[in-house]
Amino acid sequence: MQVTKQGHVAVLAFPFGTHAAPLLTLVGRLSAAAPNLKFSFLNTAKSNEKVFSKIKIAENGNIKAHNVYDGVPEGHVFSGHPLESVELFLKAMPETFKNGVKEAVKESGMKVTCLLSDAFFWFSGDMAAEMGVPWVALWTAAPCSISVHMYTDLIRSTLKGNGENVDQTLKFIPGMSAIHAKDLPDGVCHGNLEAPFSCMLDNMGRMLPRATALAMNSFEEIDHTIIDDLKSKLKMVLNVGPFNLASPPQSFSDESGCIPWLDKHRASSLAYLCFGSILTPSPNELMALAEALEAQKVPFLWSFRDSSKVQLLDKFLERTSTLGKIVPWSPQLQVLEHASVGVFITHAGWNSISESIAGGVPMICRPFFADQPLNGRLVEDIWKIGVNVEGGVFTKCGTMRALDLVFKAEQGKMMRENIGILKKKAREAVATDGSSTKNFKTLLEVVSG
Ligand SMILES: COc1cc(-c2[o+]c3cc(O)cc([O-])c3cc2O[C@@H]2O[C@H](CO)[C@H](O)[C@H](O)[C@H]2O)ccc1O
Ligand SMILES: O=c1ccn([C@@H]2O[C@H](COP(=O)(O)OP(=O)(O)O)[C@@H](O)[C@H]2O)c(=O)[nH]1
Repeated sequence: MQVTKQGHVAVLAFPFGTHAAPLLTLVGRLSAAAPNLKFSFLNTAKSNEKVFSKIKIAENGNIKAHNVYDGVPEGHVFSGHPLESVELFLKAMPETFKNGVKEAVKESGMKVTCLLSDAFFWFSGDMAAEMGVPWVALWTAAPCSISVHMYTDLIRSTLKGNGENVDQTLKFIPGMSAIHAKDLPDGVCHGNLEAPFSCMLDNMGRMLPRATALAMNSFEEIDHTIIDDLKSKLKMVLNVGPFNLASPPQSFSDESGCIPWLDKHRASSLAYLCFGSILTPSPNELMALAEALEAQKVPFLWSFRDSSKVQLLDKFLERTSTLGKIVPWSPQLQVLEHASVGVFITHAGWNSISESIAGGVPMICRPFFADQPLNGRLVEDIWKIGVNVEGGVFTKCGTMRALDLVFKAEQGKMMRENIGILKKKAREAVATDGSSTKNFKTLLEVVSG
């Protein structure tokens, strides 16, 4: 599937967490299918350095990284607040990207013919209209979570005054009868509704109907009710994932020897642990998690990103040196496809859930914030492919019970069957005549004009 049209696509990336990586993966797919298109990938220098080093894209030279201002004033002293860099970046938009687009046009000598942005960037609708080009938005999370932001006004008016009645369910929204108000991200009906991130999400829900297309890292068959409802509210909804299945298998680095270590273990015998690119559980939770693994004698591969905290586990690691392995980074896609992995202990970030489904691995979820609680509810109550830790935090007993449930109980067997069905549907979606493949062809036509 190739198109020959020429054009210049300006790509606007959200530089925190795992947003820019899936966007670059999608750009790589589009570039391979439309080699005459030029892509200007606008992102902060720090995030560009990270994603372009990790994601191998076809060297056709048509994808160029452009660094935009990160919003941090010269000489700024950080307070240590975890959201500070995010909010500085949000405050500097959209000027950062408007300037970036001007520079990309000047450098390439080509007018922009399409704007492709992270769906967070609600102002892209105005930018695209001013340039007279299509706006394609990419939502990097679950269909359910974008639907929540499309229905924010209805949720707020229906739960008015009851936003703190967190057990209220969203039965008034198609496909959300099992979702509780407490599962929603801060800023929808609880938390600081005026916070910069909350305002951005609210604006996003209002502006998305102006997008020519909403692309998603998901597949139609995962939630027909919600996806059909989104299609009734938006011009075009194109599920073109799971990205890790839709893109050609990539070579990967395994500097810590994860795969050879997994090769020494029996099928479905061990736990893989990882909490994404932003989060590390508290010291108390880390100890509780470690004690549960040791008590249950469950072999484990643990991707532990925060080197400043890993020494908390020193004594545990000495005692369990033959049981488990801790690494600073793992080839997660390949780990989750390995037969030895019987459960994924995760924070329920969307990319991780999508990859666990693609690998057919049941989950034990410990959501922290943002869309993670909602994703955890989908895993436990909608798709029944995993459980959330009791009480929402890791305790030794609660984690032991969750491990028993997945590895030994009838419920664990059911989870494996259910995730096997979803895995099959995901693979069918990216097959030659699958729904995601068809949607990608439509996306290619929109992007290439
Ligand atoms: C993807 O669906 C989401 C995501 C979020 C969200 O995402 C997010 C991603 C990052 O890489 C860094 C973040 O800080 C971040 C934050 C975030 O939500 C906001 O989190 C704040 C605390 O960090 C605060 O709770 C704020 O009220 C949240 O909106 C949110 C909603 C989604 O559907
Ligand atoms: O050791 C690691 C840790 C994370 N990841 C990747 O980092 C992403 C994490 O994304 P997710 O949405 O789960 O969490 P976030 O980083 O947004 O919190 C996923 O694609 C993982 O495959 C990885 O490849 N190796």
